[in-house]
Amino acid sequence: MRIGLFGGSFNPVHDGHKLVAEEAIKKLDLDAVWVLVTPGNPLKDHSELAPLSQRVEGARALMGSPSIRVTGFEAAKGFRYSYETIKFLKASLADRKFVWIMGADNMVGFHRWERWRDIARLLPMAVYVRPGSSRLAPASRAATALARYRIDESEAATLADRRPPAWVYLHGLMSSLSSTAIRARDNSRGTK
Ligand SMILES: Nc1ncnc2c1ncn2[C@@H]1O[C@H](COP(=O)(O)OP(=O)(O)OP(=O)(O)O)[C@@H](O)[C@H]1O
Ligand SMILES: O=C(O)c1ccc[n+]([C@@H]2O[C@H](COP(=O)([O-])O)[C@@H](O)[C@H]2O)c1
Repeated sequence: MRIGLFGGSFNPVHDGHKLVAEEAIKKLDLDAVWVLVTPGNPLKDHSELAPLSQRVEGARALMGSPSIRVTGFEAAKGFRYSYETIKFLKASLADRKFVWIMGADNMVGFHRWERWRDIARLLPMAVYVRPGSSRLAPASRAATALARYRIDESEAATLADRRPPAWVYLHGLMSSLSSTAIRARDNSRGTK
């Protein structure tokens, strides 16, 4: 079973997230995507972060389907860093083939993640194009360090079977939606 792990704040969820999950299933030939709603991105300020249950429910309502499963299990486990989550999932579900999925903006800052080189050694990764980061991502510090492990997009469907490190930069339909913009819009409506 080939499973994409799509971590995020989803504060709130939007159609850009759904697009990435659905395109990843198609392009990477995955059986499922597990949407991991984080208790809090360790690199982000949490002052505007909605409760986990609200973000999980929102993500389920928009994205939940037979092939997209939404979970907030990292909080219950006390995991803060994606490295911990990935290590745990790989150890407890050794028969699954996991792939990490993230938007291009996260590849730009990936070198600031806890044990990012170890994450790249643990599982293949797919980076999905995003407006504003599409050129920055392939030139980022982590992308440069991992350049020799990048595979051609025409081979994306083989990513889950590859031994890590291996990563692909996926291009396709783009969404300019962002949770920041949605929160700003909702806040300004609330103050009018
Ligand atoms: N429009 C988009 N296109 C491609 N990837 C996206 C898009 N929006 C979010 N992502 C990716 O989805 C994952 C979860 O994103 P997140 O929940 O942080 O949404 P966001 O819109 O980036 O939020 P914020 O604006 O609060 O930072 C991340 O890997 C992010 O890169
Ligand atoms: O482990 C880290 O150091 C780390 C640093 C930044 C982000 N992450 C994870 O990356 C995913 C995307 O986060 P976000 O806030 O961009 O949606 C989410 O699962 C976060 O927990 C993880």
